[in-house]
Amino acid sequence: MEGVDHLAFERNKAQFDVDEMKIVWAGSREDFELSDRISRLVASDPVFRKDDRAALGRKELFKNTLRKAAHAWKRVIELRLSGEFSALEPEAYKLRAFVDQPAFTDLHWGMFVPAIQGQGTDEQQQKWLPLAYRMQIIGCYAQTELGHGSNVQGLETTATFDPKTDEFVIHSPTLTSSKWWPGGLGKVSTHAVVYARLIIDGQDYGVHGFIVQLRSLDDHLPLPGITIGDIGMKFGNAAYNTMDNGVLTFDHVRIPRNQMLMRVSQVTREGKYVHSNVPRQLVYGTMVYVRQKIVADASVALSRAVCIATRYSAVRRQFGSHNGGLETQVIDYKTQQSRLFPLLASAYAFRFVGEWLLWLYTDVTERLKAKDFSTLPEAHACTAGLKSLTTTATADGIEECRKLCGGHGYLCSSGLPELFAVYVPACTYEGDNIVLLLQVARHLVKTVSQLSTGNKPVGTTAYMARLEQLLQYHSDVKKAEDWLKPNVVLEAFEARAARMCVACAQNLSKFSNPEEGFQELAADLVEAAVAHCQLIVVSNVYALSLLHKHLGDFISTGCIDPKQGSLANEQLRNLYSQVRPNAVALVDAYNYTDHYLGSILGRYDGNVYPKLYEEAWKDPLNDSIVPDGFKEYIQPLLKQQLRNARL
Ligand SMILES: CCCCCCC/C=C/C(=O)SCCNC(=O)CCNC(=O)[C@H](O)C(C)(C)COP(=O)(O)OP(=O)(O)OC[C@H]1O[C@@H](n2cnc3c(N)ncnc32)[C@H](O)[C@@H]1OP(=O)(O)O
Ligand SMILES: Cc1cc2nc3c(=O)[nH]c(=O)nc-3n(C[C@H](O)[C@H](O)[C@H](O)COP(=O)(O)OP(=O)(O)OC[C@H]3O[C@@H](n4cnc5c(N)ncnc54)[C@H](O)[C@@H]3O)c2cc1C
Repeated sequence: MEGVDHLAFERNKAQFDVDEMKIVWAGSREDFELSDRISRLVASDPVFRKDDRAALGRKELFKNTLRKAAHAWKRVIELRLSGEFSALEPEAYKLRAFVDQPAFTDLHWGMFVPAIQGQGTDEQQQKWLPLAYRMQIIGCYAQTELGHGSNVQGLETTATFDPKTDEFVIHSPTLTSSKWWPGGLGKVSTHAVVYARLIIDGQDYGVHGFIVQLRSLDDHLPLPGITIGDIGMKFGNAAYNTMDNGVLTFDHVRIPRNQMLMRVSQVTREGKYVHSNVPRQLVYGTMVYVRQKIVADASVALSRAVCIATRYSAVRRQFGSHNGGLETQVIDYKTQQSRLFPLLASAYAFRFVGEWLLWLYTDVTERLKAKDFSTLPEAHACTAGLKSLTTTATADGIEECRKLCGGHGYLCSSGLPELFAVYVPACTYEGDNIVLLLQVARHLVKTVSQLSTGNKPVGTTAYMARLEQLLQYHSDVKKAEDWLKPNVVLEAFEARAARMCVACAQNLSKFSNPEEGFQELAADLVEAAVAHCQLIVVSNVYALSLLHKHLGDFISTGCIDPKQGSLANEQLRNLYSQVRPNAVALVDAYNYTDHYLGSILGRYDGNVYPKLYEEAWKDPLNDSIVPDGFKEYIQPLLKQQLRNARL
């Protein structure tokens, strides 16, 4: 029935104020009001319709993306969301987010602009940013090559300085040096920040960023020496295929010298390489910025899936009916709760961790401005590690939510297949998750090895200063409720992470060649890095389900004994019972519109079955009662069977 709230009985059970929780989730009343206003604005605009996406072919899908991006830009200007710089402001960012369709604009605003802001000199920023802010040029981030992604130092594209003309010559010397993957490159971008090896007078100075114009601003044709196109269909139907990930090769393309991004290092008119007194890793700054953003976005993707699965689990009933009464809501099954509620908790946990990481990132940015580089390794390790942890958990969590919705979860109209297909590359892009965890492991091993030299660990590794105590630690939990004390949980996580790191460091010391040891022990190092990153999450929020999931680590490192493990499990069950009456209200607090959720199973009103039934008839296959191809392929078969039967 239209207009009836089928989940009202669930909402009435809530034991907290949902409106207050909406503000907690949004960050502040102001943020809540902004999100609420912009999400409704997008939902009510027919151009931003998205329920037809699954049935569109690639070309239609892509054109539809261009139309939405152009319309979004028009709305930004009409609604005065835009002044000179305001396409970067929260309103415009939210508008793009609620349109919910990956597009070239993500890379323009998310990487091209930040690369110039972070690595360009003041002069370069003054020249390029106003053009980019007004979208008079559209840019992408061209780093990855066909043969090289994770290993940035292995990139092959060259930028050779020509002192005669005061230019760089950008060239792709091999097939494997073709730029491959950059979003927005394939069909849209007029410019790119291209990462290439700087060569001066035959000497290789390593990878640097260059602003390169790719297409004519008049007719959009590639400039001379440039070959460019889309790399082809990706996983999922609509999903990330709205994005023109591209391939690009250069044949001796010339750019003026002042288009090398020169905040970190410079090339003078005479061809002299000057490196400012700053760490060379600042060239990687855009990746650090985007990894932090990806962590903030993980809670959004996971909460969408959890919202769909929670509402549907309250609507769906299976078994347990007596005397013709109602069957049991599947959300009341303990197994459903033990799979769903930790994901609900994780979505909230990632929301708060995202806030904390933004604080850390802002802090390091301020310090960098004051030439204090001391917290850069910590910022790199935290952004890399949390990017890895949250995207892996979110991708797995979305898939689990699909399974939690049974068969209907597999329908595109559930919203879950597309959400998964769009989200899962986050485990790979902006740094493969394993490669990033190995970076965290290097940071941890270094921290442990420096303890003996009296170096005091800081930031998220500060707990290592209490190494002696953590190596002696054994949990004193005696009853299930003890696991409710945040300090008890935190200490167990600290001891487990410290012991796993120390074990790795000790095993590494047995190798005469440290690099060989690092390769050999990589799997253990990754596990130690995960334990450390989980500790960061736990120190920001409370997370007993993680302890249950990784019980093996806690018992094998001697932090807790099996009895204490089963007490943790008992306490978890108690917590699930406490969450149960609040579950629907906890996902309502995300304040997502039905448009944004894009899911019949997750509808706010819970009116699932009539809408699923209605939706099925909209499928193009149902345009005709007898399918195309009947006469050619089905009828002859049937006739043949008839003939055979007569024989
Ligand atoms: C919101 C926007 C929308 C998002 C859409 C997303 C679209 C996707 C875009 C992309 O994917 S862009 C391409 C992203 N590519 C990557 O992420 C590549 C991953 N690889 C790397 O980042 C690096 O190559 C590496 C794996 C970190 C290794 O780098 P390198 O070989 O140079 O370093 P090492 O020798 O291992 O380490 C040297 C030293 O530098 C430190 N370090 C490494 N990275 C950073 C960093 N980003 N910041 C600060 N410091 C860094 C590293 O820890 C080592 O330190 P020491 O041990 O020497 O102290
Ligand atoms: C949807 C999407 C969008 C993207 N957008 C952009 C973009 O806009 N701009 C851009 O420049 N790039 C972009 N990329 C590229 C992306 O950044 C790279 O794909 C990513 O960094 C991973 O690198 P790779 O592909 O080289 O993986 P590889 O490094 O080849 O990984 C393959 C396997 O090897 C393993 N491996 C690699 N090195 C090690 C190691 N040292 N130790 C142990 N295991 C290892 C990995 O864990 C993985 O299992 C995009 C990619 C995708 C999928």
